Amino acid sequence: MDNTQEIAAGAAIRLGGIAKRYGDVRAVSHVDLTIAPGEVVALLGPNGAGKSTTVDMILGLTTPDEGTVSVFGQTPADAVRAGMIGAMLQGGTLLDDLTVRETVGLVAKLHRRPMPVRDALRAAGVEDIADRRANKLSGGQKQRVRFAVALVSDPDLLVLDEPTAAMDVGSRREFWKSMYSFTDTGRTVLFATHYLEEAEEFADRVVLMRAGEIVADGSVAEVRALAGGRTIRAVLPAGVSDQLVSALPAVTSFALRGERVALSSSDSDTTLRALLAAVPAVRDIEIGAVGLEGAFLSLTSDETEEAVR
Ligand SMILES: Nc1ncnc2c1ncn2[C@@H]1O[C@H](COP(=O)(O)OP(=O)(O)OP(=O)(O)O)[C@@H](O)[C@H]1O
Repeated sequence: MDNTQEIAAGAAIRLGGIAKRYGDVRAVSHVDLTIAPGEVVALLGPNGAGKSTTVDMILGLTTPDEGTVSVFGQTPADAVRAGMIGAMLQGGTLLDDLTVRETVGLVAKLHRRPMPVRDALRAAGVEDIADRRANKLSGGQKQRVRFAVALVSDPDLLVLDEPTAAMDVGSRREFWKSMYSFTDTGRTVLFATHYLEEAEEFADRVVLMRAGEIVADGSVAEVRALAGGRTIRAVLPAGVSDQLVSALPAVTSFALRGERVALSSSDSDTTLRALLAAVPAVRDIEIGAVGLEGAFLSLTSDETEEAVR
């Protein structure tokens, strides 16, 4: 076994230079990613960044044009067959005429070593609606049933594409509570999300995609730091132009609305000195740490493409 194969065998997920095109669209471009067993990883990115395409390749639903995908050292198809992967996809269909218990039971029968159906129902928080038919469920309840379906094979890896998309705040909290008990047992989770606070609160590691590529990869704190670490907010006198703000040193992104400016800076001392020199009448200055949202906007905007490479 050479070194690359050894890493692939030890990893939960290993993507080696994967690329996927749809006609003229480069959905994913040469993505390398290794996820260790036990990691909880958030895949973040704006619409069209390539998250779902990446997830589909990990699940073997799409094959990459280039590169390799392995899951616990196996092909996605073999890993799925062995019940190692549980997946929850956007809008996966449920059979209307089956009850929740029947649905989860049916999926359990497809697997060699399923967990007891009752345990999957409990873990996903759908025990109380186990006898209801799928066509009588709300959007958030359906999502939780999909979660039970993903869990019932007792997988080592859960792959979730925007799992809480249809849930209200309360259901989302319940969902993550169930997830905590799953990851407590050392299992691996990869979830795609638009909710930055979910990544911030829940993931050990954040992988940020933009236009088919990974633009940042690290802990929440590291990704924040990559974006420059500080925001400056201030009130400017009337007439200060976008050009003046964008020309300030170390600015990675900014928004100027009326007299209010909010900008991210990779060196807030330098930016602030230049701002005071250029606009002495600036007032109400506040400096803060960039949240994950600031990092997200800064790292996924067109202007900063070069800054993060
Ligand atoms: N089956 C397909 N046929 C053609 N183009 C596709 C197909 N699937 C995805 N794409 C394109 O590939 C790019 C990446 O899409 P993808 O769905 O992977 O992004 P995403 O990050 O999951 O976006 P979202 O957050 O909106 O779900 C987009 O430009 C999309 O339009």
